[in-house]
Amino acid sequence: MSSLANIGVTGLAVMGSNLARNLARHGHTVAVHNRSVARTRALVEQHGSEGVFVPSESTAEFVASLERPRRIIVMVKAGDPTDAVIDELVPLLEEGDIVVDGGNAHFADTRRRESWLREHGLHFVGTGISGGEVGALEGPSIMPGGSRESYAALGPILESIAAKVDGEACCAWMGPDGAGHFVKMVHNGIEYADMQFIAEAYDLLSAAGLSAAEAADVFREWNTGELDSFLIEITAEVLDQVDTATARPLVDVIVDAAEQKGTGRWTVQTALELGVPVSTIAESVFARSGSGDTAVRDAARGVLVGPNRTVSAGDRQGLVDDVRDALWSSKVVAYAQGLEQIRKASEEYGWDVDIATVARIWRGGCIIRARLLAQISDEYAAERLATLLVAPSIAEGLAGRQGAWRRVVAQGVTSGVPVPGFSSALAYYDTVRAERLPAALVQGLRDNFGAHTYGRTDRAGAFHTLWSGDRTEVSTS
Ligand SMILES: NC(=O)C1=CN([C@@H]2O[C@H](COP(=O)(O)OP(=O)(O)OC[C@H]3O[C@@H](n4cnc5c(N)ncnc54)[C@H](OP(=O)(O)O)[C@@H]3O)[C@@H](O)[C@H]2O)C=CC1
Ligand SMILES: O=C(CO)[C@H](O)[C@H](O)COP(=O)(O)O
Repeated sequence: MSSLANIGVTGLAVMGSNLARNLARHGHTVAVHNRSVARTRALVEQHGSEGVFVPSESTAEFVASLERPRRIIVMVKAGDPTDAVIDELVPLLEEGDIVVDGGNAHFADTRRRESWLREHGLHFVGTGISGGEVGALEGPSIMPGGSRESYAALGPILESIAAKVDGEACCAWMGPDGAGHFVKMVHNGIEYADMQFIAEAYDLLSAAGLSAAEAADVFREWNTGELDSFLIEITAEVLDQVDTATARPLVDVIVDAAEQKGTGRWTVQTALELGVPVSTIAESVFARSGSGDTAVRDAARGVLVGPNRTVSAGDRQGLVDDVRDALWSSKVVAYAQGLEQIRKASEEYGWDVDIATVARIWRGGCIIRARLLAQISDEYAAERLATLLVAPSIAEGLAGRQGAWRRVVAQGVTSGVPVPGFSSALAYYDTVRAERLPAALVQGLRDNFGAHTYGRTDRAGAFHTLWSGDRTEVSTS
């Protein structure tokens, strides 16, 4: 072997091979390996000229081709395949070596693996990588966790291949053990919410009579302003696409059942455990599940009556502007909820994740990259926010748009166009700004049927009313 590689990638499907090429294009000598050797050979045959690759056909050969401390990126299917690869690697590694899991792993698995590798004197770096196939090749957003020490050896390499915004790499150390994968999971949860809002916006425009091509023009226009983002950009692309077989817009031919691989569901499950209301993300996950529930949809279609989905387009530009404002406002709520979930998890697990940094590394490379993220990052950097919604520029933005937001939700309700994302975002906004919530009645009911006690507004302690007795109140604390 002529030279040792300074980094290795095992798992050369779409993400792994593109990451390996990105590394090679940035001057790194990249050891490459895949369970089935055909992928390794194909990578070197097709892209060997892009840099220096050191191919291996066995795991032992792959490990031996790396300089120490070894840095190995595992890019295989999440779950059991990741464990299988780690089990094979560990006996071949030496103290101080670094194993990076770049797949979409559950953060609890990452915590387990990190702890196990630490016992062997190895570093395990659970790393969120977002940007899909193109991002992996041209510059993804990278969210590594693991030990601070491992980041010193690995960070410069990852930063060299990450997306750059204003000269800054969209890669930063997120915190110990599972922090990186947690941040990536929530990134995906926000991705779900963002896509649900976009779908609702399109649905309303469509119900107002806009063709797919006209809606594409609207999204293209929105992408020149405050909604500027990757997902808005590709929405215009998808809406513009015409199906060659039928000459109809492709969007009208695609089956209306949204699938999911699980990271959105994990976000919601984890939020339930942490007690963080990520209602917009939950509605987005449920909207996907509901869209695929054909038994229920088939049974209800034509049986359940309601308005016929006609949105008045009398003032078409007014409607378009209102929907744009509802989209911006709802998007802000999804970010507020997701970032709050990261903050809570960071407290729970002692990660000390810096929220401004999270928003900063999401500005480029990842699926949710958006102009708004620079503003969010600046607001979190300026002060410790209880919620993004109270950041001065955000609160002002919401104040100016809430009239439009309410009109859009009302329009959806009265015309029978489902808007679970927009309406749950607005309900959250109204909940957090409320002077008083009907939660007081919930507490009264809980005390009535289960003696669960309640607090009082005028004095400290826990109290119970003797509902089955003389209805006097007793202090229970
Ligand atoms: N696709 C995307 O846009 C994104 C994917 N990710 C994550 O990145 C990771 C890789 O994704 P992707 O490139 O799409 O590939 P896949 O998730 O389709 O995984 C395929 C790769 O996993 C390997 N593999 C599967 N089972 C095993 C096993 N038991 N032992 C060893 N290797 C195994 C395959 O090897 P073989 O060729 O031998 O079958 C192949 O290299 C996943 O965790 C995914 O969640 C993250 C961000 C975006
Ligand atoms: O990780 C990603 C981007 O960052 C993937 O795009 C994401 O896994 C897609 O998820 P789903 O299939 O559930 O929509």
